[in-house]
Amino acid sequence: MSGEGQGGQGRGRGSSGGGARGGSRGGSRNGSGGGPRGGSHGGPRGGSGGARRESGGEERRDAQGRTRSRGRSGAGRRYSAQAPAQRSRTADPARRVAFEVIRAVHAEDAYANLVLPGRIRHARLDRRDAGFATELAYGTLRGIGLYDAVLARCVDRPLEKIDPPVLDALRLGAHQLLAMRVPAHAALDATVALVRAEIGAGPSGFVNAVLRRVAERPLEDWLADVAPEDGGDAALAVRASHPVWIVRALRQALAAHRGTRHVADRDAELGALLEADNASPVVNLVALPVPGGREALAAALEDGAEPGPLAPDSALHAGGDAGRLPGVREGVLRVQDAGSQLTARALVAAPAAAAQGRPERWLDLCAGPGGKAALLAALAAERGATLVANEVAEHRAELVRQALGAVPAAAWTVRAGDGRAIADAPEAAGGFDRVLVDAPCTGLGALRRRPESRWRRTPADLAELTGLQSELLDAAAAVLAPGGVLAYVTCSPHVAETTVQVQDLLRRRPELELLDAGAVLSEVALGDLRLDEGEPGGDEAAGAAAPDDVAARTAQLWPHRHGTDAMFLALLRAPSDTPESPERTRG
Ligand SMILES: C[S@@+](CC[C@H](N)C(=O)[O-])C[C@H]1O[C@@H](n2cnc3c(N)ncnc32)[C@H](O)[C@@H]1O
Repeated sequence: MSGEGQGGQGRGRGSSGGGARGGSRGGSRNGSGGGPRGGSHGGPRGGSGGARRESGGEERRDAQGRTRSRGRSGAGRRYSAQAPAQRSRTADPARRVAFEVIRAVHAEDAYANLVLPGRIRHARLDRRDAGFATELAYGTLRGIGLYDAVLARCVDRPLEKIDPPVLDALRLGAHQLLAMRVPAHAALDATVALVRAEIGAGPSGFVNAVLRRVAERPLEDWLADVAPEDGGDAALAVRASHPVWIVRALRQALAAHRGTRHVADRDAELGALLEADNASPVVNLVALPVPGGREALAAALEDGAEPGPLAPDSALHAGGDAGRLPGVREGVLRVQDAGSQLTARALVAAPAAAAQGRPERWLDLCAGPGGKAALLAALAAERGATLVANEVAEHRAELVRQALGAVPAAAWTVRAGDGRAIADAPEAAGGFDRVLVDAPCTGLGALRRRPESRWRRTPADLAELTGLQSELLDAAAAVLAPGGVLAYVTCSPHVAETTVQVQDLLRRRPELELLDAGAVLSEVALGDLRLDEGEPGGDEAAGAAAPDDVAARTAQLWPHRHGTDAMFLALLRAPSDTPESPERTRG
């Protein structure tokens, strides 16, 4: 980013009437207008007053941006007495990285999770600052709905009229003030310094004044103002910083899916889900069942990772960049959500008709970038089966090839092609015994992982995606060998992409048998998934559900219940050629 070029722009706008509402601007000049926040206001979240910068000392913080409290508990916060012009002109590297990522997301349509690692490397951030930059960038992007509602109360013009880099700096400041335990003076000083260094001196006074207004009230006060408890879904959407259409879709999904549809307190359940979307996910690792996989997992566990509670041969890694682990570099240990691991394993464990006298043939129809394909290929190699991994985009097919690099090459083939035409592919001759359709979807189940995606998705995406999903399902069903099993997986719990898709498929292909996906998932999981919690009668009722009760025979994982992405799984079996001898085997 060119500080100079943007500085000119920022100066012009900043000096031309960027007023903070409520006349606190004058006060902000000498640092006394906002006044110290009393201890009774507590911290922005969690009420930790008292952390303050020791004079002349460095601000000390952990990876979450929390500053060590060295003052008396409950003591008030102090603002810097310096006017903005006298404060630091140097942006601190972690905040600069976070700002660059947010700008790239908004100005270049970039994905935060793809941009961030490169920026961290480029800025040579150490592990603690990398964690701080990640929390700043992700937290700000997730929280934009709430922060914009607060900022709109503090600015005397519509937010759209604010220069976009200045607005992003305000959001970054608001996140530190309202959701992180960064002391107010540090958040203000550092954000103003960032603006001076990255945008220009002009808007720094405006940013200082607006952030002082934000800092005047604790989060709870702002929430009561911009998102009152009795404000319905619209207020809940602001409170939890989600678009309202997504709040409604998630409410509907919780009410539709097995395990959550009978919960007594639906509001609490939805609140827990929205909260989980705003939390950073723990990194899950899986050891591929290939030479060196288990050893790499053992080394990661020795290095501080925790055994994964849900998926076999998995671990939870909280030690920073997992890419640095030797096993991950070698490709035998992979970063993969536990829900993804379980759905891939469920396809392999599903009761299919035995392939007669030949090795099983498996297909991953939408394989890019290759997470599930890598696990499937390794499991195929272990079982003497083979996997065809198909992906429509050539560059993503290349990623699949890389992902499969650690698996014996005899076990897999990667092809680039439209999955809707898979029946015409030479590889499809004879059909497949196990087919995965991990469909392109809205990704509403992985919002915590892609912090900007909730603001990019629109209801219009649904129509396009659901059309594609049903075509891919038809194509997959058409290449199932007799007795073969199709796993339909989405990382979205939206009913239009999940249960409605399955209902429609069964209507089009009534010969398919809907297997009990929850039972198979529970069989491959290590812990109790509690998929029937809240169902009247629990397991018994679910087992006796009418065959057309799609919700009872499909499975939905949830971030707030399972700590996984909200993965949906349906398992459908093609009729066997010889119905009079329905011998089934476990894969
Ligand atoms: C949800 S992602 C799959 C994730 C993958 N299974 C994994 O675990 O890494 C969906 C993939 O489907 C691909 N896709 C989209 N349209 C497709 C089509 N018509 N045929 C095949 N693949 C398609 C997308 O490019 C994307 O890579």
